[in-house]
Amino acid sequence: MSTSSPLIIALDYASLDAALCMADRLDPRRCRVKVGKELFTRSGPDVLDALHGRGFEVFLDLKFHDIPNTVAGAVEAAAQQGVWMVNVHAGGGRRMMEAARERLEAGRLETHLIAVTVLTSMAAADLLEVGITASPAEHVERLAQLTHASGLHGVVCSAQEAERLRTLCGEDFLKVTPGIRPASAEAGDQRRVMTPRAAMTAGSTHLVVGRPVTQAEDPMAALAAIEAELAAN
Ligand SMILES: O=c1ccn([C@@H]2O[C@H](COP(=O)(O)O)[C@@H](O)[C@H]2O)c(=O)[nH]1
Repeated sequence: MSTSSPLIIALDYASLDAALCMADRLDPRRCRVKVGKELFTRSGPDVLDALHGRGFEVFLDLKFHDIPNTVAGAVEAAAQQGVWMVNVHAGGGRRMMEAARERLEAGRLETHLIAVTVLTSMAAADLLEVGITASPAEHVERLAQLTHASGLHGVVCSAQEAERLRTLCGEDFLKVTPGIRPASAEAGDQRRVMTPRAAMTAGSTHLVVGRPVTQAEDPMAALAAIEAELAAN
C-alpha cells in the first residue's frame, strides 16, 4: 500500500513481536515503517514479510558500507525482498554507490536507493575526532553532491541541511531526515535535530521518527500530535 505521508516510523525494537505489536497499531495509509540494524539482526527477513503482509512500505535502514561488489549484492538482496527503500553510506564513495545503483537497474528493481551523509547524531566535534575538519553542513553538502552525481535517489541528512540540498540537488532528490523532535521531546543521542513542521518547511521529503513515538507513554497520541503539527496552517 502506498501513502503520501512523509512519516517513516522507526521500529527500533529488540524483538519481532514488539515491532509487530507497534506495527499493528499503525496504519499503512498514514505512514511507512523503518527496519534498522537491531530489529533486522534479531529477526532476519521475516520482519520484512510480516510488514509487507500488513500493507506497509518498508525502508530497510542497514546503511551498507563495504567494497562495491559486496554492497551491490546486499542492495540487490534487499530489493529482491520488496523493500521500498534501502541505503548505503555515501562515505563508501562513488564507485560503491554506482555499483549498487547499476545492480538495481540491471535487475529492473524499483527500490529507492539513498545514501547516508553525516549521521544526525554527529556534531562538528565528532567529525573532528575522525579527521574531518569540515562542518557537518559542509560535509553533508559534499557527500550529497557525490550521491547525486552517482545517480542515487537521495540522501539521509538532518533537516538542518535540507534547504541547502534542495538548492544544490533539486526538489526531486529525496531528503530523508531522522533527528526529528517535537518541541517537547528529548534529543537523546541526536545532535542535529528539528521539529516535524520546521523540517518539512526546510525541504525534507520524508521524516524519520523513532523514540518520540515508540517510547511515548501513548504512542498513538504522540503520532497524532505530529500529524496535527504537520497539518496545521
Ligand atoms: O543519520 C541518521 C541515520 C539514521 N538514523 C536512524 O533513524 C532513527 C531515528 O530514531 P530516533 O529514535 O527518532 O532518534 C534510528 O533508527 C536511527 O538508526 C538516525 O537517527 N540518523
